[in-house]
Amino acid sequence: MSQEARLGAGLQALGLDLPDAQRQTLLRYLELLAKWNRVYNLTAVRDPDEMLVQHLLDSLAVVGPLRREAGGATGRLLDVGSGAGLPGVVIAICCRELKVDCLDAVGKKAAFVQQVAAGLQLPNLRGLHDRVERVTERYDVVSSRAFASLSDFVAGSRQALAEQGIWLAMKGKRPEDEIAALPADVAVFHVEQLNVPELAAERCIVWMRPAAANR
Ligand SMILES: C[S@@+](CC[C@H](N)C(=O)[O-])C[C@H]1O[C@@H](n2cnc3c(N)ncnc32)[C@H](O)[C@@H]1O
Repeated sequence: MSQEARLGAGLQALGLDLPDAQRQTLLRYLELLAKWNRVYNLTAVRDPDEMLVQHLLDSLAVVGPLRREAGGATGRLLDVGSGAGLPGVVIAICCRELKVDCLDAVGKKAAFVQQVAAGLQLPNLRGLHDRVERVTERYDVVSSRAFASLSDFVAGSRQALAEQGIWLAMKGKRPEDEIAALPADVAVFHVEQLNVPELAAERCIVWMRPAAANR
């Protein structure tokens, strides 16, 4: 089956109705990732067919939940430790009303996301080169995938969360130990199981917010 057909089947399984232009943009992102990965070593996943599942479909699995939690997905999202833009670039392609900043401490990764934003004409996407602890702007949603423990993620990005903001942490199996280790002023308000098409592994989103906000 072609990548286009597999993407179509994956979107259907996820219940995501994306226009053809956005589907083509997702596939072009995958092409850029495969191309520049050979030069810049952006991700350990090298096979384009594996990239489709482990990067594209895996990231697409958060789009529906994000739209639901973030009021139609408007506002600003910071993707921490985004690497080659995962899941941030995929979110930016699917949610054009959301301004997405993909942050990484490694310059070549942030530069790649900048290149994607220009090449795929995504004015709502930026690649930022910095450490999360130094971010001073505020975001409605702060996300991460394969970045750090929940405790380190919230500790490092707390100052970047807007007053009513929420954290979205993509995880594999429900991380009971990490949830138990969270500080008392962080509330987990939902642990959401995900079914990633073609992926035989557990995935979930841990949704969190500052407990002090008392909402
Ligand atoms: C395992 S990679 C995950 C990349 C991507 N999110 C994904 O799922 O493919 C973790 C990334 O976090 C970045 N990183 C580590 N510490 C960081 C920090 N303090 N601030 C920003 N980025 C950081 C690393 O450079 C690396 O690209």
